[in-house]
Amino acid sequence: MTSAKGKTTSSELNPRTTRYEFLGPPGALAICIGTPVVMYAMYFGCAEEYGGCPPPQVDWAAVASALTSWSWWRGLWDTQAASLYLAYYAFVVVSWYLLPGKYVQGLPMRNGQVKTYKVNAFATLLLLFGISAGVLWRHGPQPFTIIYEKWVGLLTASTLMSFALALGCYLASFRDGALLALGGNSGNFIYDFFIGRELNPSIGSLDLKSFNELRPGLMLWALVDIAMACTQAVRRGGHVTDSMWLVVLFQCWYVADALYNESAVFTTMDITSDGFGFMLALAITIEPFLYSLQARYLVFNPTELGPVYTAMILAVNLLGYYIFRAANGEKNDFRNGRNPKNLQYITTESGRKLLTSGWWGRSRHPNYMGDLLMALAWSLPTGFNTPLTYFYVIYFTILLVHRQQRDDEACRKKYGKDWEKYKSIVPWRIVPCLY
Ligand SMILES: NC(=O)C1=CN([C@@H]2O[C@H](COP(=O)(O)OP(=O)(O)OC[C@H]3O[C@@H](n4cnc5c(N)ncnc54)[C@H](OP(=O)(O)O)[C@@H]3O)[C@@H](O)[C@H]2O)C=CC1
Ligand SMILES: CC(C)=CCC[C@@H](C)[C@H]1CC=C2C3=C(CC[C@@]21C)[C@@]1(C)CC[C@H](O)C(C)(C)[C@@H]1CC3
Repeated sequence: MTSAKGKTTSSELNPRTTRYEFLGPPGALAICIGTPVVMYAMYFGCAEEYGGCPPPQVDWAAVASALTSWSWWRGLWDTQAASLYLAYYAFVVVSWYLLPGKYVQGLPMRNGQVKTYKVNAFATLLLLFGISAGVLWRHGPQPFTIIYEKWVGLLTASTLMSFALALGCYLASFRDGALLALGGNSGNFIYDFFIGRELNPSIGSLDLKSFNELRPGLMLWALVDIAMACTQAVRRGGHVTDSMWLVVLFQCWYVADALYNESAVFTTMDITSDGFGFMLALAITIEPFLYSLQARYLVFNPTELGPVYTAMILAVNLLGYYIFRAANGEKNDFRNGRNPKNLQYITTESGRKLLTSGWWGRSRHPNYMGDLLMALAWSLPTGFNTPLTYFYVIYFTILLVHRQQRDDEACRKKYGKDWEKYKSIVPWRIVPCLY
């Protein structure tokens, strides 16, 4: 319940009424610790310096010895890598500030205010690509190999940045006037730190949540992919395998599409309802250092696919992208008052409409289906020598199924019995006839 002045009432933020997600504080703690552990494990368990992907045999005594020695933990830190990472992050912030861009408004918040966002992420990506092309033209692929060589140091720097962002925003959320996220102030530090206590933490006009969800992580993902291709080229006399070309082009395309459609993010649940906590702050680390696993694997496992397999994998990615873009575009158009295909819909008591034909008549998240097909297309070029390069597909399936369940609950609260009516018309959650 919100008072007439749009202020959040104490009953609305009553910690005792917070409905836990992610299994509450124990789940939040497990993810806070587990995600960085998985990120490092996906490196040490899939790296040529450590025996391959995965190593044919693991000396567990040596692993135990390393984990109990301070020098090993100290070795995760690399000052040069951290400096490189901070310089990159500063580039993304300065580009946001200096590059021109249009200003778009987000959805009204529960206090009645509307945030304005500067949209120039795609311009920043083009600048990054331009700088990379210039370096490649002048110095060749060699300079980019530092990202492959300094992987652990860069991962550590990014993980610490995620932690610093989340802790800084958590502490700042106790100031007067901070608009809190309804689900992120249970009173339990671990849970609120993970989920995010403040809805839209900002520094001046820089919205930290949308900035960090979209920019430093996705752009570094593209840069890491390019660096992996360059590292493979340096090792193979300038030749890049068709499998590497596929992975790098697919993923750079995905990043470019996301940043080109930056405005569409401002209506996602992350922006409209989730607080900015460690979960979303991890985006700046998960996107570049987990999503680029296939490209890193292909550096030391250069796989030649040949034209037939290349065409088949290309077809899978194109189909996935078509579904992803068509479904997201259909809903974004509809939410912006356009219905060029005269799609059918139901009008809910709240006045908002829900599509019941087209892609959103086939399932409740057809866009997820497209995204998952693309995730598969990114793994197929690595062949079938190891399940580790399919980790993203598995992780992403779990993430999207959980996200679908969270979104279903949010829509049930938003639309009540109209959502039940919609679910009777559209029974499939993601993949028609499957789930
Ligand atoms: N690569 C990655 O790591 C990730 C990628 N993604 C991708 O992000 C994209 C966005 O996903 P997500 O943010 O989960 O949200 P969705 O794009 O799935 O949209 C869900 C929202 O759309 C609205 N909606 C639901 N059904 C209908 C309907 N029938 N007609 C009109 N509006 C409807 C509801 O909001 P309302 O009614 O309030 O408008 C609902 O909350 C997806 O393509 C997903 O694949 C997401 C997470 C991670
Ligand atoms: C449990 C845990 C550690 C969760 C972290 C999840 C995040 C990595 C993702 C949550 C929602 C995301 C989105 C994208 C990337 C991953 C995260 C941050 C996204 C920016 C990818 C590109 C898409 O086109 C998108 C813009 C629609 C998408 C928005 C959601």
